[in-house]
Formats: sequence, structure tokens, C-alpha cells
Amino acid sequence: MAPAFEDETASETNFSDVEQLHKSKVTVVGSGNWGSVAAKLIASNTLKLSSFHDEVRMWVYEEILPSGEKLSEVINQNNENVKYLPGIKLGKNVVADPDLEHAVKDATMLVFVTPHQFMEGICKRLVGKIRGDAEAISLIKGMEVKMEGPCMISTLITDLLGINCCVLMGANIANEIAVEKFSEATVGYRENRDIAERWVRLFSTPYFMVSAVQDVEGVELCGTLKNVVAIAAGFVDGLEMGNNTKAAIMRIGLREMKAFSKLLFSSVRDSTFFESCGIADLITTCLGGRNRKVAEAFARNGGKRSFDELEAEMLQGQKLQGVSTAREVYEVLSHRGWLELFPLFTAVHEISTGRLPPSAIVEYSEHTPRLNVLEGSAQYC
Ligand SMILES: NC(=O)c1ccc[n+]([C@@H]2O[C@H](COP(=O)([O-])OP(=O)(O)OC[C@H]3O[C@@H](n4cnc5c(N)ncnc54)[C@H](O)[C@@H]3O)[C@@H](O)[C@H]2O)c1
Ligand SMILES: O=P(O)(O)OC[C@H](O)CO
Repeated sequence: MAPAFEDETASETNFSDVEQLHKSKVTVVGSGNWGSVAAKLIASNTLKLSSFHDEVRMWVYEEILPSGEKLSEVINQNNENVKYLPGIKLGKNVVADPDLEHAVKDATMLVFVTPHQFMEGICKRLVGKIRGDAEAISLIKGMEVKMEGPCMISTLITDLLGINCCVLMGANIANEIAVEKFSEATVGYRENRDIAERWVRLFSTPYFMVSAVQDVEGVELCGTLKNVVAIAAGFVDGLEMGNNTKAAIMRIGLREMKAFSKLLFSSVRDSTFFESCGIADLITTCLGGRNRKVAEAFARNGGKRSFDELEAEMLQGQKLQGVSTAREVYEVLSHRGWLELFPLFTAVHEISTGRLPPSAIVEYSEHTPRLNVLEGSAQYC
């Protein structure tokens, strides 16, 4: 009887090996505030969905904590990112890994969620280190500006790593999702609806409702540009200009977001601005985001303390995206001769760099009728 038993065990093992081989393996590249919440969301789903491996690997940019311990080790001991998401359990199937190459090597689904300024360096380190059949999604709100022009982070990932990349953006203040308050998000995809649906399944929970639209650039530009408008909203708050002024800034900002997106990519759809990634993210960021908060402090101090100083003091290692995005947008605008067409975006950069006082945010935004020039206008790239 012994051999028969052995045979059965062998065939069961083989079957389970084959099953395991076909399961998607997820790695989250990034472990800041949103990166940690994304890992938590995903980890709750991989336990329930049979097409995914239970374990979710999370790459941690290693840091030594004031206690002298390594952040990655503390995350694995406590199942909690004590620096970037204190007080929240990530799920026991989240494994923090400080070795970038090791973290990604077996992954078939890569979730990129770091501050945008680090992504080019990370992608360069990953060339030749990931699986050829991997799929990616970027949760990163930001862009790079190259000699050739602006480059969205999803494009950077595709160009450097040779893999397809969707995006996920939305009205998603991480700390609220961490405690499971209801919100929505938008996946942007290029062609393959099946892959978009796989991402939707991986992220969706009863409190995190995800839908997909075929407009990668539109979704990603909404997430990127709203951070510039949030800086403007923070200036308005710091100057105590009131709700009407803030609403005006948000309206003008949305108009500039749409015009800029459509000038860069004629494929961008109007309807995308009505998804969670559009108007909803703009509202939540201008009400409760980090960009708004630090910009408010900047204006209260009359622009005398720099954003770098305030960011370090107020965010304790978390990073703003709006100031660098305003600079990147400004580079595109000045290179293409569009500065006067985007007075709000232009003013945010000039105020952030100290060339104009915070009060210029309203003076400069008076010229919005110029934007009419852009409505339904030609493509520039
Ligand atoms: N936090 C939110 O509420 C939220 C929500 C939606 C989208 N996002 C977007 O997600 C992206 C990531 O933001 P986050 O909130 O997870 O991060 P964060 O700002 O909370 O944390 C900064 C992260 O950068 C890491 N880091 C520092 N120096 C680094 C380096 N040299 N190389 C690589 N990494 C380094 C830190 O370890 C930390 O993980 C951003 O594009 C942001 O706009 C954030
Ligand atoms: O805190 P912020 O300003 O980086 O914004 C966070 C999210 O992008 C809101 O959706």
C-alpha cells in the first residue's frame, strides 16, 4: 500500500505545483503612505482570489529608524509600516523586502507606487531583472520632462522595462482608505481590457470601488496635474481668501488640466475628467491633501520658508509631488510658448520658487478667458 500512497501524494503535489505556476505573483514597488495602503488592499484580495499567490512582496527603500532598527525588519516583525502608515496592520501575507531585484524577480504583476522623482532611477536598476511576461500598473502621480518633451511615468516604465503599464488614480487620500472609508478609483488602460479587469479585481474591495477607462494618458494626467492645483488651493487657504476663491481656483485649475492634457494627447477623453481620477481627486486633494497643507503653511509664512524645509518638517519623510510637477509643467509651457495660456499653472511655479508673492495666485488667474483659445484645439505632439 505504501507505493500507492506515495503516488497519490506525488500527483497531488504536481497538481498543486502546476496550479501555483499559473497564479499571478504581485510585488508592490514602494512602501510610503499610499504604497503601504495599496499593499494592504491587494493583500486582502490575494487571500480571497484563487488566481493570485497569497503573498504580496513590498519593496522597501531601506531606512534606519531612530531606534536603530531597519524599517523593513520592523515592518515584517510588526506587520505595520511604523514610519509611513503607523497604527495599521498590513496583512500577514505582506512581506517587506529591501532588495529591489529580489523583490521583483518572480513577479508577474508589478505595482509601482513611489514618489515620481525616484522612478527613473528605479526603472534603470530593474532593466533585465524582471520577467518578460510581467504586467505593470503605476499609482504614481507625476511626470518626467525630457529633451523630447514630457514623459508620463507609465511611458517611462514601458520604455525602460519593455512591459505594458496601466495606471490607477483617484480621490484616494491614503490614510482614509487605510481605515476602510469608502472611496473610488479609476484604472486607465491602453488596449487590453482583460488586463485592466485583472487590475480592477486585484484592487477592488467593498470600500474601494474601481472602474476602468480606456484612456491611460487622461487618467494619469488628471492624477499628475491636480497636485499643481492643490498647491494653488493651499495658497488660497494660507491667505484666508475663503471658499468662493478656492472654488474658483479649482474650476480654473480643472480647465487648465483639461486643456494641457488635450494639447499633449489628442486622445484624452472629456469623460475622464468626470471619473474619480478627475474632478473627485481634484476636490479631495484641494480639501485634505498634503500638497494643500504644505502650500497653506508656505503662504502663511509669506513664502519666507521654502517648500523643502516645510515638507521635511511637516511630512516627516513623505514627499510632495505638486511643487516639482509645477516646475515640470512650467518647463513644457515655456518650451512650447504656452505660458500665457496657463496662468494658474505658471503662477504656482513662480510663487513656489519665490519669484512672485503667494497673493499672485488670484491676480494671475484672472486671465482664464485665454484658455478659450485652446478649446478643442490642435495637437502639439
Ligand atoms: N499618500 C497618498 O495619499 C497618495 C494617494 C494617491 C497617490 N499617491 C501617490 O503615490 C506616490 C507615492 O506616494 P506615497 O504616499 O506612497 O509616498 P510617501 O510620500 O508617503 O513616502 C515617500 C517614500 O519615498 C521613499 N523614498 C525616499 N527616498 C527614496 C529614494 N531615494 N528612492 C526611492 N524611494 C525613496 C520613502 O522610503 C517612502 O517610501 C506619489 O506619486 C503620490 O502622489 C499618494
Ligand atoms: O496628499 P496629496 O496632496 O499627495 O494627495 C494625495 C492623493 O493624491 C489624493 O488622491
